[in-house]
Amino acid sequence: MRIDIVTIFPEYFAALDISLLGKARRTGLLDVHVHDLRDWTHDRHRTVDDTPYGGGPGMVMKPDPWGEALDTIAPPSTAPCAATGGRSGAVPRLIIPTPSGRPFTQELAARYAAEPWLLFACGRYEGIDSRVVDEARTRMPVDEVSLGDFVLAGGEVAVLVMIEAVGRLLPGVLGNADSVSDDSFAPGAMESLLEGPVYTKPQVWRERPVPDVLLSGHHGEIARWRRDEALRRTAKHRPDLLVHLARGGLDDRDRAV
Ligand SMILES: COc1ccc2nc(C(=O)O)sc2c1
Repeated sequence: MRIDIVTIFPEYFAALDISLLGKARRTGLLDVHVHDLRDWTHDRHRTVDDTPYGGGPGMVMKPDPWGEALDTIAPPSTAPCAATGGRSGAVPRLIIPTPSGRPFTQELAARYAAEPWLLFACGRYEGIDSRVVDEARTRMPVDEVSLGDFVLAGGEVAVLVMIEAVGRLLPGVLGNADSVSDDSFAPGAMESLLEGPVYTKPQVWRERPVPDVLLSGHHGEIARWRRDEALRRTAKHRPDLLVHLARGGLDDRDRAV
């Protein structure tokens, strides 16, 4: 998978050189290119923002640098070039983090993990001039996405979160592929369920023992206990998810929890 990121703070993405994602880059599973938006400015101050039309607080990111950046990274022509890694006709999916976007979910992460090329645009200030999104939609798929009901200072942290959520789903990135299937919200048995508690050695820690069932070796009982604990935690922290389960994910034994 190729990932391009456009930002005025490239240094945020040094984090992509470490841990699992850093290894994925070194082994070629991930091809990440970080671009400084100011490289597409032409004034002495490398200006990327200006006052909002209609008034209001703060500044808005100018369309020109963004337009030139997207044109360079994903040229409107279909001719293969270095910027597209020689891909003729390929276009990326443009993903723009914004508080006004659609929710980013595990399902969306899985869909993005199936894409060959993602292009992330990191907004700052009050956001990017809306005409940039409108123009980009004429030649590539564009998603405006939010991490949740809160507001960050810009899109960089949101992009780091999304790249980690997507990158760990790529085959070969996680050492144990089963870790993905046991995720909270993972499709299948865990869909709409939060993960339950986990334990490791020592067997007793500060007078707190590991639950006996986990030491029993009875895999069926262990699976049942884990599902019960996941249901219990979901009911406590995310009762809203149980509605989905009630539509078909629960069986009679679940209702007894
Ligand atoms: C100006 O760019 C921003 C500002 C806040 C913000 N908050 C996000 C979130 O997902 O919470 S994405 C995002 C982008």
